[in-house]
Amino acid sequence: MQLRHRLRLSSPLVSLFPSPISQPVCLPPRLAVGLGSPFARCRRPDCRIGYGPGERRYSVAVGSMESATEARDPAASVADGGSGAARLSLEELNWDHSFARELPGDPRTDTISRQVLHACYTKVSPSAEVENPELVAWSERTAELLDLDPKEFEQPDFPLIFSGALPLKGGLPYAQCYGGHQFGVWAGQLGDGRAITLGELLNSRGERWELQLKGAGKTPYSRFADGLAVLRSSIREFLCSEAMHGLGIPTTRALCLVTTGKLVNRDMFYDGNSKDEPGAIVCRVAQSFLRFGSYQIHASRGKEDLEIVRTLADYTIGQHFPHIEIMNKSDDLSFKVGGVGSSVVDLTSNKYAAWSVEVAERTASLVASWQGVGFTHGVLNTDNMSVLGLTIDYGPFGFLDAFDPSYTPNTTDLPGRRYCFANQPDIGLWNIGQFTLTLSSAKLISEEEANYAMERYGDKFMDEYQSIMTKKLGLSTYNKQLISNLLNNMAVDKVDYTNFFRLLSNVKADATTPKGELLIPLRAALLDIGPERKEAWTTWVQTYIEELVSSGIPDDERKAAMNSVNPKYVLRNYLCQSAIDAAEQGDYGEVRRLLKLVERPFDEQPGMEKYARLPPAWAYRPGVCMLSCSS
Ligand SMILES: Nc1ncnc2c1ncn2[C@@H]1O[C@H](COP(=O)(O)OP(=O)(O)OP(=O)(O)O)[C@@H](O)[C@H]1O
Repeated sequence: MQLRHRLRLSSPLVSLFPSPISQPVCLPPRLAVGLGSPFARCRRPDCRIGYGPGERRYSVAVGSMESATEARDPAASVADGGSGAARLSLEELNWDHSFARELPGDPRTDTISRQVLHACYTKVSPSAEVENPELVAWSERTAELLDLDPKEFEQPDFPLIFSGALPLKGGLPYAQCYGGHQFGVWAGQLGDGRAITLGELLNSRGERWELQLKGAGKTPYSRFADGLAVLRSSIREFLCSEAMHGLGIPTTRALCLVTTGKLVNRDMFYDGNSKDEPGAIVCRVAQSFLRFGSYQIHASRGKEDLEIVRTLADYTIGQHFPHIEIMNKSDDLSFKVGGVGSSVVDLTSNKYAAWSVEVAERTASLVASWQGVGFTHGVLNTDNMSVLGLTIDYGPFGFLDAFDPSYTPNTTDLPGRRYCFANQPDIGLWNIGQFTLTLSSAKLISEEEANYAMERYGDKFMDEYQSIMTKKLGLSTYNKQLISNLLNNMAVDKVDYTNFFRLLSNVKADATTPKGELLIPLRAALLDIGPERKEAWTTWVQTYIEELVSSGIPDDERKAAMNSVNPKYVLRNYLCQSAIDAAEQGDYGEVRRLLKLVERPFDEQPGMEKYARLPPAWAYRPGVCMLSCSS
């Protein structure tokens, strides 16, 4: 498959620093502005995307899109703790297996690795070997999404059920078929090679949630691998799912983590030094685990399966984007949206076009929120792009410690740094390009509509990114130069991303502050800067204070607002590693403590300050801050 509509440019952060990306990624020019100059239009002569003055921009169909936003993360609508939700036992859960009911399934149910054609899933049951499984950690917040009584975690059978050794009553296990582009190259069929969905349920608020075991044994999609997961990677996935939710970022969730009691062989650095590690299984929860690759695989199989792309798109819109169906049926012309240049894309005439725009926008918002907290996913292949705009697949991810736009936590990504922090906005668009190409090859959207969705990605990303960075600085208007200069300074001096922004709220809007005292509030983050760099920082703080003064926001009000967007605690890789080291010795206390910590990342949490410290020297050993995909 080839991306037909290629645009061109470099991303916001990349434009500030030498670009590490090896393949040119064609993007709407607007993305180039992240921190840089305003732009006119894509430089490719035949590209019609532009954002210059006077050009029509997408005027959001407010009613529909607003409801879309609300619908995107129902988890956020559930008051954590004490929402009055129902409390059901495992036996009482309200199952409704729409995916298996409405979509074509594989007639075979064996787990022999094979190409599964003309089907979206294969019915298979968990089969990982299990011996005295133990419950390592659990999330009461996630249980609440399901209406599951937290007392159920204490049930003696709970680890057996969530390691797959006992069936979950009412469940309907299956593995999903999907494909994907890996590192920019079409990889063909991938599919749930070690994830097995237990079923879908409806909670008392009418929300649909899918439960899935990751590491539960082989499926037809396992290819040459074992279908298993190790404790190390499962702790990372469990904790980061909940940490991202704590940060307010859309994500798949985690219900629980159990050991299998069996060892799993892994070569962590692909260097021939394999070792046995404890096996484990995470129970993940999401409204859906559909990925861009879920549609790509069927489009890639030619005529016969193109109809499945449509069936799957209909299913997705019906179950997960119902507001689009409503919008489509509406006569209200305010739902119409303007396109670019002379063309107008009418999203009411084609529900698939409206859907592709929403997927593009959700993806753009998601990537912007990652940039805001310094999260680097590490493997942004199209099989790891959720169609709901959720963060999915916590493999070799990393939060920035020292600010470095070219940071990639994934050793496999090192030569090209395709998935480094600064490239994420570009890669998000590249992936949207593949997604829209899939829909256009199935004749669900036109090329013009595909281009339009990509354009919307660019606009939405910039709007969200500018808004996030403005809030991080506690300002009311976006100041491109101020942010650009700050990130440049941070990159030069390798300043800790999280701690710097947290400290920034201590700067006072006082233009009379003596020059020699300007850096005092930021001292803890700027300890390592040399005397020759003081001037650059002092100049930046002076300009920042001028902006604060002109914003007119009182210091205490601004500090509170900034502390609600700049986390005190993020799940740094070395913190994960400490929890992993202890857990591998049978002590699960640190995993549980970290869960509590990352559930409230914006709170000071007295007594927990050590978790905000910079990585110690040992964190730079291989396998802690830099990881491979081996898990
Ligand atoms: N140990 C394994 N056994 C079988 N299949 C695997 C294994 N590890 C990865 N895969 C499969 O390889 C593909 C790419 O792997 P990737 O690391 O992106 O996924 P993952 O972490 O297993 O799953 P997910 O994307 O569901 O979180 C997927 O199809 C995945 O199911």
